[in-house]
Amino acid sequence: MAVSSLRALAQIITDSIDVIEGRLTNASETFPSLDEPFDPSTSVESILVEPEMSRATSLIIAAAAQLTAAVRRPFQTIMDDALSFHLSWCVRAAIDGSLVEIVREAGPQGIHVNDIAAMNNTDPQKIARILRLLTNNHIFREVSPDVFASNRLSSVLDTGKPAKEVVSQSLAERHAGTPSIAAFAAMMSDEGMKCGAIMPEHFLDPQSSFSGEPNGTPFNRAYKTDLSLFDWYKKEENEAYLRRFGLAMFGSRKLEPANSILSGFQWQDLPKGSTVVDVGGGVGSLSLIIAEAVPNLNFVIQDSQLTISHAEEFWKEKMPSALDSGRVKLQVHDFFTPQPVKGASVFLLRSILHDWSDPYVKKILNSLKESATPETKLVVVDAIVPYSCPAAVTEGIPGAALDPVPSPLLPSLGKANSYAYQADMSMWAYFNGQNRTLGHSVSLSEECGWEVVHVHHVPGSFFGQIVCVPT
Ligand SMILES: C[S@@+](CC[C@H](N)C(=O)[O-])C[C@H]1O[C@@H](n2cnc3c(N)ncnc32)[C@H](O)[C@@H]1O
Repeated sequence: MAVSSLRALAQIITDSIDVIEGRLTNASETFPSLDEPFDPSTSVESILVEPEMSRATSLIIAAAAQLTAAVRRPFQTIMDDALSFHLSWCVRAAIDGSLVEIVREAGPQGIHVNDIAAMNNTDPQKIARILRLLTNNHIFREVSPDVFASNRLSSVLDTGKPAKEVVSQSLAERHAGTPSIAAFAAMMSDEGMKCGAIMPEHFLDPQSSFSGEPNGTPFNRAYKTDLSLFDWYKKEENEAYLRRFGLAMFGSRKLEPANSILSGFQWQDLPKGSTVVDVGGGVGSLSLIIAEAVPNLNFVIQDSQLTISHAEEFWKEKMPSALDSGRVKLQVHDFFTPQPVKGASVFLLRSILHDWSDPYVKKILNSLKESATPETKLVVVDAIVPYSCPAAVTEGIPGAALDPVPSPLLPSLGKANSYAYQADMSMWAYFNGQNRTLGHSVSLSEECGWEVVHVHHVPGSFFGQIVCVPT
């Protein structure tokens, strides 16, 4: 890479900062400081997630990471990557050790590690080492030797509860009634990291390498169990992990704008009285967003017995009239069995296919095809894993191509899209599932009688929408 390429990356960063500065100046806002807590309710934060701002931010992240990879000694970069698991466990130590709350309560002047240790009964030297590694990654600040204060990144892990309260709470209790982003991070750096540590063995062993079974996963190997992750969670002794998982899934929603399901597929263009079947819909929180925005659509929310009983409570609280009028129906249904709703306008599958390997996905898609009419649409909402190179498959499908990126950035936007690849690995680790590339989704759909006719990439969201029609 010539120096001109380094300059091109630097220019991308400068140009993108100009875009951000121009918008904030117009709005009489200033860019939030890394030293201050994150407050999602401020107007500047809502400006920073606008599509143009999201794009500028992504370009800065991608260019800065590529510049770093280009200029750093390769051995240092590789060792940094190989040792990055220490960052993962330190994040969880900060959460489970209540460091986040103890440090936050001390205010901007910070707190000495001896005083932290007196509150959470851990070794002060080790606290300092954990916090210093995090500080070096811009999580917390060391304001004077061994004295630490909160910042923008550490505040995102904050339960907001008094430190004295969380110190004595279990790994799940501490997240109840909170935004639960910390629950999500803790779960990923606990179950997730333990599975990740053993994935090379799972991959290299021919006995497990080819498995697509939900009980032949890295999780099974790491936890020495034949139970699937969800059956393991159901064991009495794992109740706290199950509760934390539920909270983590709630927290994970913060990764995308709240109403992103309304950007992309045009729900309001469906004929009046159309039925949307939310397959594996959980309690129906996604359908609720659509139901509120488009009053003339009907919904059937399908899931397991237990989840449907929770869905009943959910809808009674959020939109009781929809249950009373029959506009929303709740249905116990196993999506590996024939689909009972015939002639639906839309089958909606959000965060479903990524839980399963290809043979299982085919069962789900085949059963939906059997119940579809020529007018039925299938809307699959999942992270679409970007290729790291130009790909012909994206050229023939409206909306499929990602926005072109300036040279010499990776078309996948590198670090700015890292979550898509990490989520894919998480699906492998837990379920033998996967987040798929568009080409993979297109061929799987075709094998099951569905043609991909449109793709929506929603700005600021890690999820894409793949719209299919029956062939
Ligand atoms: C990751 S959640 C997604 C929930 C919902 N679609 C959403 O995006 O909020 C996966 C859902 O699939 C449901 N599920 C798993 N296996 C199922 C099956 N065989 N039949 C129906 N639902 C199932 C789970 O109960 C869970 O609600």
